[in-house]
This record gives sequence, structure tokens and C-alpha cells, in this order.
Amino acid sequence: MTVFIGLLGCGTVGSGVVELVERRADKIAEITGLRPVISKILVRDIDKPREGLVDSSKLTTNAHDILDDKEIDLVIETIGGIEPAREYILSALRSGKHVVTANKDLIALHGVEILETAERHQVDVLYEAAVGGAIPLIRPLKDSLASSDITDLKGIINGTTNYILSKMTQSSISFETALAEAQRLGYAESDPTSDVEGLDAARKLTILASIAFTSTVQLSDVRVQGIRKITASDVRFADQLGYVIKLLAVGTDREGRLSLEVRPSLVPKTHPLAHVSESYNALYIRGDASGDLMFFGQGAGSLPTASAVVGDVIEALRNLQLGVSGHSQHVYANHKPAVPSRDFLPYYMRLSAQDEPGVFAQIAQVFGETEISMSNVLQTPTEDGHAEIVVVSHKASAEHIDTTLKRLRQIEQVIDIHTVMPVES
Ligand SMILES: NC(=O)C1=CN([C@@H]2O[C@H](COP(=O)(O)OP(=O)(O)OC[C@H]3O[C@@H](n4cnc5c(N)ncnc54)[C@H](OP(=O)(O)O)[C@@H]3O)[C@@H](O)[C@H]2O)C=CC1
Ligand SMILES: N[C@@H](CC=O)C(=O)O
Ligand code: NA
Repeated sequence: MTVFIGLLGCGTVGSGVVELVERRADKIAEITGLRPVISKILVRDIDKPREGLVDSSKLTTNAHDILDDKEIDLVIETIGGIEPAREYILSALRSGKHVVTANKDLIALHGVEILETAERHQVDVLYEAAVGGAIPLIRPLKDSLASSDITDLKGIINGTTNYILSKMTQSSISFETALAEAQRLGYAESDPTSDVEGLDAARKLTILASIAFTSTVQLSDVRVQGIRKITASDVRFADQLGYVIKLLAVGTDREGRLSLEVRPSLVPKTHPLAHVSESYNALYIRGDASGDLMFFGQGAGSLPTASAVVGDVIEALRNLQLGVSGHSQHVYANHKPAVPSRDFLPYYMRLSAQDEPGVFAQIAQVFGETEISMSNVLQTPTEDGHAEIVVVSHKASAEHIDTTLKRLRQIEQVIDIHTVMPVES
């Protein structure tokens, strides 16, 4: 039997989905007993040249051609953003169509509304592609690992920033050139600000943390810092000190209190996360029974993301065939409070100061008075007669570091504190 599919959006991910559904149709029919056929494809610009297997006779610019088509049982959404994707998905669910989406913005912000609508209409809504591209994360957390209390999530969940930081480290190319390349390769969001500012990773962490910590996590629970302020100097200093810089997403559940953060961090070159390069993502998960696990794979790009989308299509078809649709989603009733992290970590600080006798002594005095010991110090003169100073502290709380930074800013000869990042051990 054939199941007709409507595809909303046919860009980087959507065109990969067209290719993969075509390529895997026989196998999917063999696995599920149902043959998927993409019968209509919604795009914004019908005249745009399209490569690959996209059949132009299936294209439409009218969403109703798909949403009102009674023959279509499943809708795949790869438009991105909030509207009109939200309205199209809700409309599809209300008409009894199953939905597969790669849209983390939407699931992070309107997940509860979408999951509850799907539940009411007894249809599936699946979103494995929304986090970590090809890496199975949502399903393992929802099913295989539900036997454990998950206490820690830590990883690299944005391909664009990881690509930029890897290129700045390995090839010394500029931030702007690396970002342009990530856009050309289809890793970046249509507005790459959300990648660079850490918002894309924060949305993904919201989704992961909701499932891992069985709580309705909100995007506002996540403290977010992106990589915009990281310069070639930071990359160079980190390298000299034996680290690489990575944008990490970190979530912990400590007796029902959640700490959720996305922030650039120094990772020792010997740490497994240091070797996760370019568009690859990786996530550590710690559970009380499972112990530590690490998931690794391609977190962005056309076919890797399409592989997760088509994996969800297979699950939806299987559920349809077994008559068990509408039971895949979970909405968590409780909301665990979000609190600042209490973890003690070493910190990296880069500041510039007047290159004068006695300035370094004043800086060292502040560290002494605020009782934070320094484990490493680098100082280099700059061309404009200033000094660039890097201090790596011993372990301290974020609050304690803030007090030290305030005191450092009061030193007249301290011009600016450019970068402050925790250091992973
Ligand atoms: N790129 C990646 O690596 C990954 C992306 N995602 C998510 O997948 C989704 C799609 O991303 P991506 O494929 O990169 O995005 P693209 O910008 O490449 O593609 C978007 C597609 O949607 C169509 N579209 C946009 N707005 C409208 C509209 N208002 N009405 C109809 N069609 C519209 C575009 O039409 P047209 O072709 O005519 O311009 C295009 O075909 C996003 O939610 C993204 O976050 C998730 C994981 C990885
Ligand atoms: N822009 C995202 C795409 C995948 O989710 C990223 O860079 O990771
Ligand atoms: Na995934």
C-alpha cells in the first residue's frame, strides 16, 4: 500500500529528504509494509532552479494543496522558523495527518501545543532531526534510557559554530570566512545569528533537557552565550595552554533543580570533545543506571539531517501499520526550577591593560584578595603599547569569578576584560 506524503519546504534538508525517500522506498516498503511517495512539495519560489531528484511537477506555492489533500496521510515540515510552519503543522495534525519535522525553533517554543494537539488527534509528531542531525538522541532518551535517572547532558550540538571554531583553530581562517563556508555547506540557519549567538544550541538543549529530565523546560531557563566574542587571540592562547575552544551545551539535574547553559568553553586537547570537529556533534549523557554514554555523528547538512527525518517517517509508517499512532509523544506535567550552576570550574580570562610597571601586581592582588588562585598566566605586549593578559584560575564558582571580574574592572589600568570562559577538566 502507498502512503502519500506532503513535503513543506525543499531547501537543504527537504531536498535531502526527497533524495532519500526515493532511494529507500523499496527498503521502507519491505520494513513497514507501506510505500512512501512524496506527492506534493511546498516551496516559496516555484521558479528557483533546483538540483537533484526534485520533480518540478510536484511543486506548489499553496500550502492548502497539501494540507487539504485527503490522500496525504503524512506531512514533513522542513520550512523552519515559527510561522507559517506552526500553523501548517497544527492544521495538518487537526486533519489527522502525521507530522515529521526538523524544526527545533518550533519544538523548543511551541512543543507543548504541538504535542498536545497530536495527542488529541491521535496522530504522531516526530522530531529526531531537530537535535544533533543524524545522531539518534530524542528516541534513545525517550525510550532506551528512560530506565535511568539522567543527571547530566554535555556536548556540542551546533554544527555551524563547531565548524567555525574548528576552522579558526586548524586553518587560522577568520570567523567571517568560516561562517560563509558553513552557510555555503548548508549547516547554518537562514539567519545564522541564532547559530553564532548560541540560540540554536539553546533551543536544542531545551528539547533534550525536557525529555532527559522529564520536565517542561522553557527556552528562558537556559543561560546563553554565543561565540561572537571569541577572537583569533583566544584561539591562539587556548592552543598555547593546551586547549581548544568549543561551544558547549550543559544541562544538569541536581535533585530536581536544573542548570542549563550554552557557553564557549576551553576543552583540554586530550578530552574526547576536543576531537569533535567541523559539523560533527557529540553528546555525553550520564544516567544513574546507564552510566556514561557518548553519542557522536554529523549534526548538520542535507543527507545527515534527512536520514533522521526519514527515520521518523519509518517510525510513523510502522505505527500506522500497527494501529498505534499517536502514542509517541510525551508532554511532561512538572516544571523543575532552573537555577544557576553551582559547579566549581577553572576559568579562563583574557584582558587588556596598560603595559606599565606594577599593573600585573595589582591584578594578582585582586586574585589574592578574592581568594581565587591562578594556575596559569600568559602576558604578551600588543602593537598599540598595551599588554594582553590571560589568566587561568583554579576551580571557583561562577559567582566568585563575577566578584573578581568586578574588582579587576576597578583597576584604572585595566582597559577591558574581553573573554571569560570556563575550562573543562
Ligand atoms: N540545514 C541543516 O543542517 C539542518 C536544518 N534543520 C532544520 O531544518 C529546517 C529546514 O532547514 P534548511 O533546509 O536548512 O532551510 P532552507 O532555507 O535551506 O530551506 C527552507 C525551505 O522552505 C521553503 N520555505 C521557506 N519559507 C517558506 C514559506 N513561507 N512558504 C513555503 N515555503 C517556504 C523554502 O522555499 P524555496 O526553496 O522556494 O526558497 C525552502 O525550500 C529548519 O527548521 C532547520 O532549523 C535541522 C537540522 C539540520
Ligand atoms: N544550524 C544548525 C543546523 C542543524 O541543526 C547547526 O549548525 O547545527
Ligand atoms: Na537527531
